[in-house]
Amino acid sequence: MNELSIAVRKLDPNAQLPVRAHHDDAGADLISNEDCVIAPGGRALVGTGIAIEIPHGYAGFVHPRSGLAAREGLTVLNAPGTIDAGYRGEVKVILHNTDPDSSVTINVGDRIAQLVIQQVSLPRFEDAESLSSSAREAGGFGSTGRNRKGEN
Ligand SMILES: O=c1ccn([C@H]2C[C@H](O)[C@@H](COP(=O)(O)OP(=O)(O)OP(=O)(O)O)O2)c(=O)[nH]1
Ligand SMILES: [Mg+2]
Repeated sequence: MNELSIAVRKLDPNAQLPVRAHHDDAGADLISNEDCVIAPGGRALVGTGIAIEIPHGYAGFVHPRSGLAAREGLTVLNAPGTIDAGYRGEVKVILHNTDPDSSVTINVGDRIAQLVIQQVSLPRFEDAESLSSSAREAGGFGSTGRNRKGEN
């Protein structure tokens, strides 16, 4: 089941390892190692107090938590934040308070975001004169319309 293990180094003795609420959850909650207040519309770079060693061929993605988003308008500004395999610095979360009226208070120990570890391809990028044809070709940005029939 959980063959993959990831070394986590506490940069602060009070820091906490990511917490998976259920054994089969994709996301492991990241715990704030800082107190802060995020003003309406504001953002904050919040430390987790941990550094991690993600294996080659994997990456970590910092996603928002839906409860905080629904209840408080709190999201991850750069969602999903990317944690590269070679990164050994502190994992930080860029929180964004989208609420126009209320501040959000973060306390040490709060679960502020969730970390998803995924396998990633590490392709080389090759200069090419042409690309193969496809059904979509260059259509994008709403080219298929707004309703299910592809009209409008
Ligand atoms: O939400 C995030 C996003 C990134 N990082 C760390 C890990 C990641 O490996 C590193 C660089 O992230 P990214 O490549 O997104 O930032 P950049 O602005 O391109 O910085 P760099 O020039 O260092 O790559 O910062 C975090 O701790 N949290
Ligand atoms: Mg980068």
